Amino acid sequence: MTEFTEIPVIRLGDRPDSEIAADFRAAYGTTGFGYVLDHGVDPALIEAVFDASARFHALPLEAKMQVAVDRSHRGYIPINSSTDVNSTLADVTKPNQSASFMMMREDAAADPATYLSGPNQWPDLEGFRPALEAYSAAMCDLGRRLMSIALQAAEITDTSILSAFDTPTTWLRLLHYPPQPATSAGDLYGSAPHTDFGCLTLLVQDDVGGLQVKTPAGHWVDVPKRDGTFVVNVGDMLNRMSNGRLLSTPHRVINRSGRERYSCPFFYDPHVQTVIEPLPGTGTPRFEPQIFGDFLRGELEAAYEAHKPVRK
Ligand SMILES: O=C(O)CCC(=O)C(=O)O
Ligand SMILES: [Fe+2]
Repeated sequence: MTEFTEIPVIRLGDRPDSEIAADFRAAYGTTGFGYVLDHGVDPALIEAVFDASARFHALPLEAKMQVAVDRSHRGYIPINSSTDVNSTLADVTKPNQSASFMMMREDAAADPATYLSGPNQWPDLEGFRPALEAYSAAMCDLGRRLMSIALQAAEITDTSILSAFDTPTTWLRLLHYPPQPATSAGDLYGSAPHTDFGCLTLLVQDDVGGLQVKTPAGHWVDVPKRDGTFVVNVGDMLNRMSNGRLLSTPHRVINRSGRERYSCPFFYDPHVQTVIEPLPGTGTPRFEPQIFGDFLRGELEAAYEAHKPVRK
């Protein structure tokens, strides 16, 4: 694998997809991360989501606990309630030092046959729901465009997998990281080293910093805020679909800035019933087929208190 020292920039604008796909291949075949510029998303939508996040996290704990995360993974995830125990990247024993609000796809009702389906839980906060819904809709449009570019970048010839995103699995996570003491233990993380489990992550962050990406040689490269960009990275499912051509790179967050940090990742993934496997055009398959929902269940049950299997 090729060593890297910085995160590449990919400009969208109105360039032809074939040109963007070439840049995408160069970036995601080596770093797995990129700054996406000229993406066309209204900055007012991004500002509104940060404002909504700050107002939510400032609520009293009781108000946040009224929308505590449910079994369909929607709502408030308090600090010290998730641990990346499945991580093969670090010996993780301590829970992540962050709290978050999770919005997923809005379904009218939970369908017992569809893992993680259901309506969102909304706090009683003026303007919160419309801000998140407008942002999520814009991220779905951008996610779809980037998925199509990613398939081209991986030289996938049959693009019928895009229909798995007609009813996508989406996760908008409003994260709040309190400052960690400068002297905190080396294995205490805002977010422990991990790879993202889906297809594409589109992240906006404030200017506090703390996100780092691991290079093949084991160095950690800072990913600071760059105005007007999304940090976009490839997750495990797109890594498998591309038969390893696009990389799902380990990353972590340590907030030793002394300030509170806010970030808003949006995860753009296929429907849970999608079979994930190396797609035509990518050579001899290096991965076994797997149903996305089965994979997710394993990850969520291992990491989150709210998902531990109920004992009967
Ligand atoms: O907060 C960040 O900058 C990154 C968060 C992250 O990696 C995640 O939620 O998967
Ligand atoms: Fe991540």
